[in-house]
Amino acid sequence: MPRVLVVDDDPEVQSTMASLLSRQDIPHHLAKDLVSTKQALQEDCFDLVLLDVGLPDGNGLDLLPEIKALKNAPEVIILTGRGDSEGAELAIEGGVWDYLLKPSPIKEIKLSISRALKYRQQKESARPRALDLSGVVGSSPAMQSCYDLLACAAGSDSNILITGETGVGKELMARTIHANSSRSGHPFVVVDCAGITDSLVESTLFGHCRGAFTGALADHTGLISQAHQGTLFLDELGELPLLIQKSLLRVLQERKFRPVGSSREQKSDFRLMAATNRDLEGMVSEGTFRNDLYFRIKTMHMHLPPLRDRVQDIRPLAMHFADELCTRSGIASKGLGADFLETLEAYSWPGNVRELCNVIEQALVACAGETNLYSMHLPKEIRIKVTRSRLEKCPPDESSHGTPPWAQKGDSPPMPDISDFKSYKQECEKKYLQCLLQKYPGNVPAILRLSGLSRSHFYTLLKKYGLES
Ligand SMILES: Nc1ncnc2c1ncn2[C@@H]1O[C@H](COP(=O)(O)OP(=O)(O)OP(=O)(O)O)[C@@H](O)[C@H]1O
Repeated sequence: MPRVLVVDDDPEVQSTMASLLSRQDIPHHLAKDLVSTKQALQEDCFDLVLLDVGLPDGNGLDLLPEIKALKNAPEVIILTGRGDSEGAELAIEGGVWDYLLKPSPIKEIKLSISRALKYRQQKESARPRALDLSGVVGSSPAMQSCYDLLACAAGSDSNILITGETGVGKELMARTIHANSSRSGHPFVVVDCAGITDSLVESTLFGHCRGAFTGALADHTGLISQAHQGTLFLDELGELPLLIQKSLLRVLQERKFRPVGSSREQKSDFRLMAATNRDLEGMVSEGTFRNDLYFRIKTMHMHLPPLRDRVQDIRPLAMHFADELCTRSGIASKGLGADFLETLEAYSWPGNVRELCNVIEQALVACAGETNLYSMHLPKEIRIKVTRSRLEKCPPDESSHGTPPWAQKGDSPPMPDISDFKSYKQECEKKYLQCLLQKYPGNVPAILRLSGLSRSHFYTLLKKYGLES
């Protein structure tokens, strides 16, 4: 939401401007002289300043250079009863948006304000930004489009709905938008819509006064109030009961609420984000989600694709989690074997990135003191599923099944010198393994399929002969 600072010493002008801005739901602050204006500019960020010229402690125009020197300087509209052409020229040279004379028709003031704010919004969204994507991994084309939208969302204050399957990174994305937005210095407040109970919903969201109900022993600040100037994130929005949707809609429309047991309404200036893995549009057609709430929340929409549709992100994510978990446990980083990464890439990840993170953690536990993670360290269910799907896609080659690799045409290695039986057997074993590795470089599942060796036996042999898969 844009923020406006009204600077005028005339109480009548202040109240007219306050009611004009309130009617448009624009948060504003009133100042009556140069001192209180300077203080407000130091403490808060504004998008527009409505500036009077004749103030009790000096000339409003003297503030212009200071305002324009501010980081992300607000637009300025001069609203003065002391119009003179020299002052107007000075103001325009100082970069003001408009110069209006009092009394100007309300319609004209309103139009000037809305044009200045629109210009401001366009300027904000056009500004190139260096995004801070720390902690977000993935550079697949699908994620690149999400980052483009993230940049737009970070530069605006519009409501945003983030959809996608469970564990795909919706909350992480919402936090990243917040961290890159102008509200980053203020709280990011999560409302878990699935966990909120009917009886406590009002108190959780709006807060309550001491004695409002049995057990209300002290005043309690609700989540909406906590999100003031920051972001309110409605997680699992699709789980919100219809009844609660209605009370929430009013808060979203008016940014006003009344704590339970209080006679006074309070305001909260928050940016709204919401996430769901449900099909809200379908729920609207079924009548289980309010149409008006859906449209209010979906001003911007980001859909995060499931992990199986961005296989290229699996490796960097796996490496990121392995490194992060090793650092957290104070152990040296592990190498990730080619077969390990191939199995990860071949799996369908119904639980998406969260499941991948958990699986890497399990693999680290399973590998104990070893320096590398191999497919054998992955949970059995995943290996079975991957093997099954590979077999379904590519049935074993019947023509070569059971035939030793060196016995196949053109593959014969030179015969080793005859020695004692044990050494001869070992020579053969080693050659056999070398043939397998040559035929299926890095493809351990194919080697196991052809050789009939168990994974542990295969790795024991590799170790014995100093070979690498
Ligand atoms: N691109 C990513 N890079 C790094 N970590 C990620 C990424 N996406 C998700 N994660 C991590 O995966 C886990 C799940 O992410 P998150 O909670 O944001 O998912 P979600 O879609 O909100 O899940 P749910 O639908 O269950 O609420 C978190 O630990 C998050 O940090």
